[in-house]
Amino acid sequence: MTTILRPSPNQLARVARLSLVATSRCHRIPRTPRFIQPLRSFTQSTPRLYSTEPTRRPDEAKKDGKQETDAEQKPLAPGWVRLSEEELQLMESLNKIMPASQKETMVILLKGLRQFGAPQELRDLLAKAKDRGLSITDSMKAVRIAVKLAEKLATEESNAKFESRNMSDGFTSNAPGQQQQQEQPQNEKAQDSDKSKQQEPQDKAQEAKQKAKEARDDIKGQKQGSSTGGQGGNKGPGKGDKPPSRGTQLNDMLGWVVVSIVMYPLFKMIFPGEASREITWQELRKNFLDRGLVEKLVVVGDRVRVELNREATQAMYPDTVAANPNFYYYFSIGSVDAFERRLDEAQQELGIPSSERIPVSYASEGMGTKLLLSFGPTLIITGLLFMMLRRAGGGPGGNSGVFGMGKSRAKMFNHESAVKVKFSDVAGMDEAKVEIMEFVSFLKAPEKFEKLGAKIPRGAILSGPPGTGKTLLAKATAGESQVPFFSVSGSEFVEMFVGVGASRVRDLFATARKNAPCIIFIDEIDAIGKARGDGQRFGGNDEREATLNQILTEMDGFNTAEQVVVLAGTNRPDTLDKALMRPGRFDRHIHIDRPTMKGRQDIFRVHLAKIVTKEDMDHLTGRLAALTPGFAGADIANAVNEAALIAARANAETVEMIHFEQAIERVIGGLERKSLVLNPEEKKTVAYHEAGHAICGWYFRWADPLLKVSIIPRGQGALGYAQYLPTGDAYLMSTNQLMDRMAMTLGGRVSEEIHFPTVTTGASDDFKKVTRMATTMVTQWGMSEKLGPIHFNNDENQIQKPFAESTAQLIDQEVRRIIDQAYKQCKDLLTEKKKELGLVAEELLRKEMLTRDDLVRILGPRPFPEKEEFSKYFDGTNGRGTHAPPPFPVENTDTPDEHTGPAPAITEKL
Ligand SMILES: Nc1ncnc2c1ncn2[C@@H]1O[C@H](COP(=O)(O)OP(=O)(O)OP(=O)(O)O)[C@@H](O)[C@H]1O
Repeated sequence: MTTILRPSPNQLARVARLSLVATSRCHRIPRTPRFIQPLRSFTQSTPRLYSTEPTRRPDEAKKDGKQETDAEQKPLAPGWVRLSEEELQLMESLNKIMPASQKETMVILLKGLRQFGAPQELRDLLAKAKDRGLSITDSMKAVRIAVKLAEKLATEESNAKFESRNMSDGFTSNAPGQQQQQEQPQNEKAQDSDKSKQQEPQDKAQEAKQKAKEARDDIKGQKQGSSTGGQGGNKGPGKGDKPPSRGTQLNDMLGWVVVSIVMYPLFKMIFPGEASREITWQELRKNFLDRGLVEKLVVVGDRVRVELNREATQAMYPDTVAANPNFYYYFSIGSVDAFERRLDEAQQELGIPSSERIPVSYASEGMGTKLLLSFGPTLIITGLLFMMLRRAGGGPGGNSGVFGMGKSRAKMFNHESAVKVKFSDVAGMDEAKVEIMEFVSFLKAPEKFEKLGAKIPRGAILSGPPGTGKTLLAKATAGESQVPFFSVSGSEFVEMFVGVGASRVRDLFATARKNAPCIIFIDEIDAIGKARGDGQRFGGNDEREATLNQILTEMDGFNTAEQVVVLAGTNRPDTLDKALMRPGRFDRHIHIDRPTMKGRQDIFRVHLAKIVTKEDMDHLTGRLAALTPGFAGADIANAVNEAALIAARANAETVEMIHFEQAIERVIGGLERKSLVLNPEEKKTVAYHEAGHAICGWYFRWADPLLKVSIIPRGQGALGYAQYLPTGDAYLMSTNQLMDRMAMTLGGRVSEEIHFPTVTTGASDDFKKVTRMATTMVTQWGMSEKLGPIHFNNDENQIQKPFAESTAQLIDQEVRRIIDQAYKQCKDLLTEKKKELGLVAEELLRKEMLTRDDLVRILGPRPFPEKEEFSKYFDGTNGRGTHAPPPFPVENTDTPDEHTGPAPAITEKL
């Protein structure tokens, strides 16, 4: 390393130049010293706008330089010395090897040295450079000295300018913060000048000092200065330009300067660039050896470095880079013996006496290189890792840097800004609201509870299917109680690094305590709150458990006086660890189910309030709610928004019923697939299949009344479908209803059998539904006399069945018996109603879609009394039944959910 830095005076010049360049990148215009103006010629990225004066041509600068060289010597600053003539000449000799563009800089520097002297360190360095060359520490010292010099020159010039202006215009006010005055138009300057003339002399002196101090500060700032800021021309940054904070600039730039200084020599070692060039032995002989320019040869491994006599080389080859002290040639050798032999022969040929032979030394590869080669990969990997950690830690809350990893990513909503949700925005969950209202009263008036000795609940788990409004309810709680709200998702605690989750939990709770009273909402808490020990069979998740333990600990750590309420949302409360649910932690368990008919009506009302519609609100909400059984709040919000979009697409003035119906249809069934064209045979099969379902729905007493049947392909793979309106929100289903539903589901296949010589694959999905329904009837609902009232878990992945082989056979028999019974029921009906079925199918082929009114027209009124709700919204009078009502959620089409009871809506697809 030292060897590489050896060329001392030039090295000094180089580092000095670097420092001056850095100094010239001045953000604050007026302080840019005139001395360093010419540097801009080689600092491309420094725009002219930083200069206070027009850029000066080199000849002008030279002239000035000459004048200023002759200027008087200024008194020395403490710690500074006057350089001797010999030392100054040594510095001047640097100028010879400088590129032309930088010679001006040296002239300025030398002038400064003559005028103001130099720090003692420079003298020591020069002495060292003469004797031994410079080490890397010395090069850093040189940088420091150059910066000091530049600072001194700039300050002196600034003071000199300031004094000269005082002498010419009287004293000009130049208070801190008004530096841009120098760029202001002349008239503004004059005004300022007038104003300042009225000031007291002692103020002037004070300000002069201030000005000088500012100049110094600025120069210091320039050391780390950034070249950001202004745009074009010779003007400074605009008033609106807000320079980056000085502290940040300082830290960033200081870091970069240090890194650059340290890394530069290392970089040079690995990538020598133009610092060396390979030549052949012949070239060496012809150009250097024969001309007596070689001073020494250094064998390093299988290469030989040629050290030339610099002065002689420059004299002989004035334009060559070989004279550059950092530059050397090298050539490769096969073996050291062969090289020595060859050199010997060459010297003999040249007649060089043995006493004057070229010295050959042997050096091992530099320690630095070796170290770098061995540690290089590690350094690179560490660097990359560091960068990754920085990025990973950079959360929205500004938690950047490696230490930001453990910071919580919770988003904080302030009641004044973000949480505007109120309980009135949350509809259809009155019981849940009452439960959670207690937290609001606690946060608002804790003393009411405390004075009676009541312990305040720590938190509540809000569970329920997706989109039922758990987050909304938590937000509303925060909005009502007017406290800060921290929202975080359980998955945000999970990182690949061990301990990060727990640390984030700690941080979240610590922040919450600082902001108490407040609410923490952890969404999807099952991501971390799963029962411990689950999954241990296939390797547990210690990190998740550690995070959960930390949550438990934090919740225990609350004392009742700390008004921090923790709410958590989950879709899977059954998987949660029991410890989370025990009293003292999440004391309350609030289940939010999909809304009932009334609930949906209320939710529609909330969302329709934002929509422009002229429909009668009561009728609209009632009809839409009836059309959307099984919809969660989020589905309703989506359907309303979709309706508005459809209306806008149709350039409608207001959103009408048809738009809402189309929207609901689209939300459930997917897009119409107009591009899917069936051939006539296929179309006929689909029509008869769907007509089979429709006839069953019409004539089975316990089946759901049909709303619409269509053979327009829609969504994924459905070639046609029949829709039925459920008889309200049914939570119980009788055997009759189930049997009729199964028979109706089989209606498609039975119709195909009756009308065509062969059947198609289209009924596969129907069979799946029927089988599932029959199996559940037998194994879970106790609807088989032979098996009796028994419940078996219907887990298909279970390797070992929870019943004996003989029971399995019995189950099979019973399932088959039930399906056969449904099949017979269906076949009997369709054979009896073959004519009606044909009429409906042919009408369907013609119109592609039939509504309930069409069926009434073809078949006459349904022979069973309709439900009140149905006739209220869909009897064709008030309900404007000409529009086809939409299909219902597929997930509710067959087997009712085990927990919530049977779901009523049906969509049959071919
Ligand atoms: N009861 C409701 N009243 C009004 N709007 C609702 C209701 N429930 C849901 N929504 C609408 O649905 C959106 C999504 O609801 P939210 O995010 O609260 O559901 P969630 O239960 O937290 O869902 P997930 O379990 O998927 O996190 C809400 O922003 C709101 O527009």
